[in-house]
Amino acid sequence: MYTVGLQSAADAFLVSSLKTQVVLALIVLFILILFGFGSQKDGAVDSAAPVFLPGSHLLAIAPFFRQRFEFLNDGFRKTGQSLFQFNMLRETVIVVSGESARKSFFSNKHFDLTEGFKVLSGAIPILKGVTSDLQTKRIAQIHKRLSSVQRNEPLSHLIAPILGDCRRVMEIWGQSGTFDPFEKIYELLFQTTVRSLSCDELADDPAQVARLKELYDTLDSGTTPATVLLPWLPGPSMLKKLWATKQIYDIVVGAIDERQRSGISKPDTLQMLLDEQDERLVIVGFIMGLLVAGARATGTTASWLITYLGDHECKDAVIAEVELLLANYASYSDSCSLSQQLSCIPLEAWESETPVLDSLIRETLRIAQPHTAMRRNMGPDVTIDGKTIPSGAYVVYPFSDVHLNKDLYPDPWKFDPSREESAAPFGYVGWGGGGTHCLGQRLARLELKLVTSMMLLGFRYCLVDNKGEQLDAPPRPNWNDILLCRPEKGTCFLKHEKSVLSL
Ligand code: HEM
Repeated sequence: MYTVGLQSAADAFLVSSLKTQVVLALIVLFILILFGFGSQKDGAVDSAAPVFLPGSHLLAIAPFFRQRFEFLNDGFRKTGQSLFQFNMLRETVIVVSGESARKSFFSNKHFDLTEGFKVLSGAIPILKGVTSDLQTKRIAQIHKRLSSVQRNEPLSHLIAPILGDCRRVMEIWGQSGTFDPFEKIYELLFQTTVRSLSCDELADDPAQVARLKELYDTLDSGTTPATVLLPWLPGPSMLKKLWATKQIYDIVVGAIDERQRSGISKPDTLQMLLDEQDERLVIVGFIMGLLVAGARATGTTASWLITYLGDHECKDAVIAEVELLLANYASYSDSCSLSQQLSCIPLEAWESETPVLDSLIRETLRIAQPHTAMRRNMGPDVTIDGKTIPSGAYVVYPFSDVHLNKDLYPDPWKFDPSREESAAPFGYVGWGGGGTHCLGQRLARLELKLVTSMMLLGFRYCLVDNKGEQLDAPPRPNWNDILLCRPEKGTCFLKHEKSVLSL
């Protein structure tokens, strides 16, 4: 009821009073800027406090949401320090870098990921009774279920359906052609993530999957400085986000209701959640929340991994690795398609007999995962590099500090899968570090390996520009694009041709 009301309110608002609300939003924003809610607090300079970013008023920190990589690099440059702070309305945000900061950041058990992410990311609007309760009470339960989905048996059962999705989506690409990997590979990973984390009814319906993807894209594009800084202000972007969240909620709840009404049990993740008799909010939260976490990160990684392979000598080594698995595990027959043959390879072999794929994933995460880790200090004041991180402050650590650090990774923009992880403390954090590790890693790695194998054995491809001319080198990941790291649109395409194997 609440959410239906919300939609009517949002619709009515959009139609009738957009102008009024925009004017109101502008007035409030103006007052906030004028009275300096985002600026440095007055008073004596505290030498133990991290230096303030010069001019840190609301407008100056807007690039934190839009051009984050540049904003943070600029901050370090302007302050000349390894730690600096700025205010986000009344909150203190401290950006840290360097080895000792990294150690403290990842090992301090009072630095809370959920609290930090909730406020600073602005990814999902907090809907009372829908996402607000989820954020606090039920997250542990969702994480527990995520680990159940990744036990050997359920994960093994996902191999054939994921490969089936690859086949269906890749068949649409045709015998030959050109496509943007940052659209098409991302779409494919969205499909396999819906398959892995929700139910067959949704995953089997391409229109619903496309609709869900569109709605999640709306959530992303609707994240503006205003929606994060002034989440209570019903500006147009916030309404768009609320509306998209409500639509996603309806699709997910519709699928759950349908399954329960039908009384038919299916071997998928939704069924596992229902069989555990979890409360509905946990099931809804599992699907809604993890689809975002899962699809974006795996989609970004797969798009870049496949793009890099378009231009890399180790493509042959990957093909040889997968062919060896096929020779060892698949019952070879001409009538079997590639996806059927790959589905004969057991989970253990995908996990322990693919060193080349592992090195590719490792290097792709280093170079093209533009993550900024966010925490809130829920414990007492802490000192990092002689500077105080007060209790309650937000702390952010950009992964570029370690992964693009030329002392740890010489020539950091070069994609080189033969690199080892740096031996420095927390010298590689592609899947997290210290007390916080990716809880979907096992599933993500499996998806990446299956999709890459289908791509490399199912197609021959190279990188071309918008005129179809072969590119000399892959594009550089754009770390300012905080979710997908995409290069400038229209600069890189995959030109592909089907191999002789049927998909
Ligand atoms: C290539 C794909 C992925 C990458 C590179 C990745 C990376 C990461 C990283 C670096 C973190 C730690 C973040 C931090 O310290 O701030 C993290 C956390 C997390 N990831 Fe992933 N992830 C991926 C896929 C997934 C998938 C598919 C799921 C779910 C199905 C998932 C669920 C989570 C969750 C729930 C956390 C939070 C852990 C916590 O609260 O302690 N991830 N991931």
